[in-house]
Amino acid sequence: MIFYFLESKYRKRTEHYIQQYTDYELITILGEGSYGVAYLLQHRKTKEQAVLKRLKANQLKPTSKQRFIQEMTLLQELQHLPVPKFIASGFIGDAPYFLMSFVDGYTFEKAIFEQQQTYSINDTISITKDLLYFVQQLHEKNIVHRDLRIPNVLVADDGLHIIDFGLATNIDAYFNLHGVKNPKKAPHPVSDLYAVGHFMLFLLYSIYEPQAKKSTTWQQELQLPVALQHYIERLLTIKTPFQNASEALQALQQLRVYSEH
Ligand SMILES: Nc1ncnc2c1ncn2[C@@H]1O[C@H](COP(=O)(O)OP(=O)(O)OP(=O)(O)O)[C@@H](O)[C@H]1O
Repeated sequence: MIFYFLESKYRKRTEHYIQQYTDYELITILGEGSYGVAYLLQHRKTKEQAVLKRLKANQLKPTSKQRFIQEMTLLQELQHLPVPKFIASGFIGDAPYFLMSFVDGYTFEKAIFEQQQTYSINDTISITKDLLYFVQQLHEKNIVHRDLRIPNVLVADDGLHIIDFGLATNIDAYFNLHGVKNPKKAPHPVSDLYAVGHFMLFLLYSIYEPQAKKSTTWQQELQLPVALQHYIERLLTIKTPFQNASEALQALQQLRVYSEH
């Protein structure tokens, strides 16, 4: 309850801050997660849009602040990649924030669940190649994103953009994958490859028509060409995992699927 009041106080404070101390107008709240709030702003003169991301009031403990600052630092290190452009940072009261460019596009979550967009096998493969190309470059910088979910991958006119580096971290070269059942949070390349596997399944399920007979697994439901199923199983570590993103990308480039849904 106390955090509810604190957060509403921070909302007002943020609105006041934007009005008084920035060159932007507040347009709307774009999204709110468990740890941050993203505001859409518009520059008063240039009319360019930007996003202000602020740490939420219930997350003002040192560990969350540190994570937030790390997210911002990583974003600045990755400016050569298709990520939002870093503009500025500061504090609103005790809450750190940063300002970044607005990606004028839509997330895959929105495309699939709100716009009912469908993705064929070929579409999925082509989009995944772009995503893996990004992942490959990210891993070359020794960073894993660890949250490559459909709400964090956006499509704009100039291609894919990746947001939300809140869980990103440096790759731990000594991390032992042995015995790790769910590699989602591993500080290891396999974490992003695993997420790419799930990303592909979300796209492929967009063309799935539920059958009367109850199926149990995605393999049974989707009935994908064998090579593609095998490929996704490797991403999901059900079969021998790929060593790294380059190997996964190369394998996808060589993948031949003969049946098209
Ligand atoms: N630079 C941006 N351009 C366009 N939209 C953005 C941008 N940054 C954030 N958004 C939108 O705001 C939403 C929330 O942003 P973000 O995922 O960074 O916040 P979060 O608090 O970390 O959320 P979560 O806890 O759900 O991961 C995103 O899903 C996206 O729709």
